[in-house]
Amino acid sequence: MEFDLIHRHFKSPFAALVKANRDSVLTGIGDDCAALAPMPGHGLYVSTDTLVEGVHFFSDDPAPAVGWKSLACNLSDLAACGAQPIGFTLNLSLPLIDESWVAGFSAGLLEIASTFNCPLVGGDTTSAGANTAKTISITVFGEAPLQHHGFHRALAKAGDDVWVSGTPGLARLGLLLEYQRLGSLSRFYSSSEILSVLELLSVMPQSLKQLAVAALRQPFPRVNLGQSLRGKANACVDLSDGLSGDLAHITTASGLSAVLAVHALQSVWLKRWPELSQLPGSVTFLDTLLNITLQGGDDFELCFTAEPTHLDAIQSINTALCRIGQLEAGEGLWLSQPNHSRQRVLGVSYKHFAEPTL
Ligand SMILES: Nc1ncnc2c1ncn2[C@@H]1O[C@H](COP(=O)(O)OP(=O)(O)OP(=O)(O)O)[C@@H](O)[C@H]1O
Ligand SMILES: Cc1ncc(C[n+]2csc(CCOP(=O)(O)O)c2C)c(N)n1
Ligand SMILES: [Mg+2]
Repeated sequence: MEFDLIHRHFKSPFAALVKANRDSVLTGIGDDCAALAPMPGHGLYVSTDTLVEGVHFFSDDPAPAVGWKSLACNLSDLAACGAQPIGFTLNLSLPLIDESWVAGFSAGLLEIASTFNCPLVGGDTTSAGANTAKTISITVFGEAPLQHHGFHRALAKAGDDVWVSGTPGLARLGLLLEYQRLGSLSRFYSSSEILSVLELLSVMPQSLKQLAVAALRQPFPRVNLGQSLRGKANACVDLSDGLSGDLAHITTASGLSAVLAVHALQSVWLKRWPELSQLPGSVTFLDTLLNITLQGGDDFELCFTAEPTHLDAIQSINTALCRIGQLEAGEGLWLSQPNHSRQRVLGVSYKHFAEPTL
C-alpha cells in the first residue's frame, strides 16, 4: 500500500526535477540506495532535521506549509555552510494514511524543492504505530568547492562585525499569534510577561501579523546568500533556536564575546516597519520586541561574522542585511545601550526537553 502512496506523491511528482539534475543524481527513488555525484573538486555537505507534529508545527497547519517548512529548515543548514543543495531524502512516519494531507504535503515540498533545484532522491515511509503525531525527517545533501572553509562556528575573529539577514524574531511573533489563536499563550508565559506580549500583539499592524505567521509557517532559507558570503564571512549559523542562543554557538566555539547594539537590533524592525516607533507606548513595545528578537526561534535567517574590510562587499550583496554588533576578546553576549553601558544577555535557546518560555 505504501508503494502506491510513494509513487503517487513522491516518485512521480518529483520525476522531472530528478531528470533535470541527472548530472548529480545518478540513481533516484526506487532502488536500495540513491547515488549522488557532487561536482569534481567539491566537498559533500550533509545535514538532517526532524519535524514532529505538535512540537515543530501545529496539527492544523496547512499541509503544503508543513511540506515547505520541512525542507526549508534543512536547506537553511546548507545555507549556513555556504553549500549548494544537490538532493534530499525524506523519512515519513504517519499515524494513518490521510491521502489529502500527503498530497498537500507533497505539493508544498515540491514547490520549495523546485525553487532551490533540490531533487528528492529517496526516503522511507512507515506507520507511526501507536503514536498519534506525524514525524518528518529530512536529510539534505549539498556541495561546495574544497577550498571553501564552510563557515565553521570556531572561525570567527575578534573585531569581526556580526550580521543578520531578514528580521529575526518575526517568526517568534508568528508563534505567539498562533498560541494566542489557540488560547494557549498562558501555558508559556508568566502572568507578568503575558501582559506586555498581549499589548504588543494588540497594537501590531494587521499586515505585520500576517507576515509573522507566514515567516513561521514558510521560512525562506537563505541559500543564495550563504553562497554569496564565501570568501567574505568567517563564521555563520542559521537561526533555528533563536538569535542569542545560536550566536552563542559562534562565540563559545571561537572563544570570543559578542556585543550587540540595542539600536541596531531595533532598527532591524524599524527599517521595515517605521510605524512601530509611532505606536503609543512604543518604548515598552520595542523592549518586548528586543526580547522576542533575541530569544526567538524558527527564523531560518543567517547570522554571520565578517571582518570590517568586507563591509561594502557584504552590503552590496543584499540590502536586507543588518550589522548588529561586533566580536571582542572575552566571553558571553552583551547588549550595548546608546549611552555605551553594557548588560549581559543569556544565550537562550529553544530546549526540546523543557517548557518553552520567553
Ligand atoms: N543524535 C545525534 N547523533 C549525532 N549527532 C547529532 C545528533 N543530534 C545532533 N547532532 C549533531 O550536533 C550538532 C548540533 O545539532 P543541532 O541539531 O542543534 O544543529 P544546529 O544546526 O545547531 O540546529 P538546527 O538543526 O536546528 O539547525 C550538529 O552537528 C548535529 O549534527
Ligand atoms: C507547534 C510549535 N510549537 C513550538 C514551536 C517553536 N519551536 C519548536 S522547535 C524549535 C527550535 C528548532 O527546532 P530544532 O532544534 O529541532 O531544529 C522552535 C523554535 C513551533 N515551531 N511550533
Ligand atoms: Mg543549523
